[in-house]
Amino acid sequence: MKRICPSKKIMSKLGKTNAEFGLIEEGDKILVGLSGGKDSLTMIHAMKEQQHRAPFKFEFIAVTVGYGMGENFDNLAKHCKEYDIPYIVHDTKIYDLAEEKIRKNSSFCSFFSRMRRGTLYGIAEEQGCNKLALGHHMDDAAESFFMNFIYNGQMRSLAPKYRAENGLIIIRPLIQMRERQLSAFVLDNDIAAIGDEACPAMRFDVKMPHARANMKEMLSKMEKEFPSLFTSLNAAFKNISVDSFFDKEKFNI
Ligand SMILES: Nc1ncnc2c1ncn2[C@@H]1O[C@H](COP(=O)(O)OP(=O)(O)OP(=O)(O)O)[C@@H](O)[C@H]1O
Repeated sequence: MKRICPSKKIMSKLGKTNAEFGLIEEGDKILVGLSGGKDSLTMIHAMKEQQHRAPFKFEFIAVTVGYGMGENFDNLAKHCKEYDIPYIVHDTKIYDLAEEKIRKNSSFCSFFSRMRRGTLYGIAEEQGCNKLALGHHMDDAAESFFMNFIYNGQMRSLAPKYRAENGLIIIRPLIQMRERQLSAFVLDNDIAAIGDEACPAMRFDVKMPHARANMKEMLSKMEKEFPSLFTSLNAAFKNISVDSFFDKEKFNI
């Protein structure tokens, strides 16, 4: 059976994040969201390698949620077969539903993301999985943090692990990795990752959201000026002084 081992850096970040936040544990059955992009592709290979190395046993199944717009996931299925990774495709009618919703002027990306999330929760239950792994990384966490901060007046990011309302545990094994490490993995191993062309927004005449792109650009400028920006952000996300903010509740002392 073919096997690709991600870099030492990726495997060591995965192991550390796992130990720090208790992401993957003995006996887990994990549903892994595989969009076919570079992040989730790296995630399945890193998890496969971890399965070989870790002293604890766990299972995982990769799943791609189709939007019902005639996508073809044969290449992904072939890839998973080659590397002995259990894989399912779950098609939906999200695209048709979106056509109605978009006329009502709802936010395009958040609609797809919400529907996809609900679908993934359902599949996890169907497959008897206790966890769902998503391929978000440190750049996603930083962009989300600044997006919430600047556009929504909120201090929030992407947690490495949390329990959804239905009890399912969501984990983000790549959350402390940089996006460029994941891009390098697919490039170095000649893996054909799906890019933005898979984004359903491309099929609709909707303006692409600029908020995330703006944050990406801002962070890239900041990182040029402060090269340790992401290391500091990672540390800051673990070192929060809740008491130093303007929480009215705190004044009821
Ligand atoms: N169609 C899908 N089917 C299953 N899981 C998905 C799908 N789209 C996204 N996900 C999961 O949600 C995570 C975050 O999604 P997001 O859209 O931010 O990532 P992406 O840029 O599409 O792809 P990737 O993270 O694989 O590069 C993905 O890493 C993946 O784990």
